[in-house]
Amino acid sequence: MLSLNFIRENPDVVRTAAEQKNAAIDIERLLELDGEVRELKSRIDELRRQRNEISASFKTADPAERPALGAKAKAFGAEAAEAEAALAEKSEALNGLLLRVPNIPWDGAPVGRDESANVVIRTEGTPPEFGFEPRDHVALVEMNDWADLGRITQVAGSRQYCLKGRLALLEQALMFHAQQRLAADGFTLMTVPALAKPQAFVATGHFPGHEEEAYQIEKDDLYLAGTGEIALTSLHSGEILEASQLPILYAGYSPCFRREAGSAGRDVRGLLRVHQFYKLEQYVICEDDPEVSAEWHRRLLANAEALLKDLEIPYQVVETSTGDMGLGKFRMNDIESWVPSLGKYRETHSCSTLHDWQARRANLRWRDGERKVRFAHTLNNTALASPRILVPLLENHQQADGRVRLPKALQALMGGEYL
Ligand SMILES: Nc1ncnc2c1ncn2[C@@H]1O[C@H](COS(=O)(=O)NC(=O)[C@@H](N)CO)[C@@H](O)[C@H]1O
Repeated sequence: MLSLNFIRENPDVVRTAAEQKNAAIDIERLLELDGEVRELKSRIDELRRQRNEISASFKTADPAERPALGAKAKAFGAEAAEAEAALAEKSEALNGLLLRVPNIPWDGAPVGRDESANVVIRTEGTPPEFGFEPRDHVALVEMNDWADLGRITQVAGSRQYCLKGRLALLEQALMFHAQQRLAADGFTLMTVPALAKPQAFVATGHFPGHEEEAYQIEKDDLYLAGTGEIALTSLHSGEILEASQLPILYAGYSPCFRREAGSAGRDVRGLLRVHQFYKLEQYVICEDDPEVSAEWHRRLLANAEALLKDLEIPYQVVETSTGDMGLGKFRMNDIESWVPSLGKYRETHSCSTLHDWQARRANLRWRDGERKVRFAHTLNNTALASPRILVPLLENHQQADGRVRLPKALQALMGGEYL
């Protein structure tokens, strides 16, 4: 959400951002509602003032005039009540539009409709040259009995899986390794719930607009979150944080649930795109200084790249386009890991700077050195998301005989050189 002041003073900037983000938004209607709301508020104040003036004069008035004064006070009161009803309706309509106003993308973002406009800015590691016909991760998993990708679907439906044996252990080792690294970097480890109230999805920007992607628990007015970002964004909602508490650094571990409603037919084989997965989420709440946010963006990206280097997975960093980054982002960099069986890089991490766009929706504020209360900035990036990360991990490190060599960083934890 952007401030009304910013929208009033920069309607063309907002209009351009909306076009660049394929976000149809009627700025004229929004500004018209804004005007009507302000007018109604001043009318209500005036009516209240006049009614209070009459009530005040009542005690000293000539008894004969009291009935007329009483009638006038009543009339002002009735008009104020009518204006208040209109104000509630207009304010709700205005807020509905404000929630759909995109953040302004940074000027280095490639302008384009979707991911085809994304630009690779850095490539690390070299895709392996196998001296044999490499297998895809499904074949590797099946030949080593490292997962159940079939039987389980009769229990849980499509896009479900069970990890088994050493691969189940590897997922835990990966998450433990990543948590150790983030804890050492000053992040507070958190396990966070996937169950969340609708308001928490509004705070991050998932709602309105992406309701279809979330599983809904209607009986309890709850939804299942697709990312730990949802719990972490609203954890401090309504508080006024002290400068001494910032930056808040969370490494949130949670199950993530996604309906993948829009992905029919894509990645249906294996572990790339499933309904339930596990993610360690890097999350930052910092002061509302673009320079500070830029530094944390760099740090979050560096942490994810360091983990990929630990896993010895070749990857590339992508500058996402205005059309691909999503409504609330100022800047987003995806990291894509090399998947040999696909012969291409696939997204495994997504690093975002949102400035105060989420903080305004989440009512996330802090008190600066001059005691001024301001909205904070938020950022998030994937540290690791499993089982998707297992796909490049297994495929890049596979041997001719179907064994998988473990990255050095995991050999001690896993008790050996091979999975
Ligand atoms: N359906 C899915 N199945 C498996 N992994 C997924 C799925 N959806 C997303 N992921 C993983 O989760 C990562 C982060 O998802 S994201 O939507 O891109 N971004 C976020 O959720 C942010 N909060 C940063 O983590 C993706 O890069 C991918 O590695």
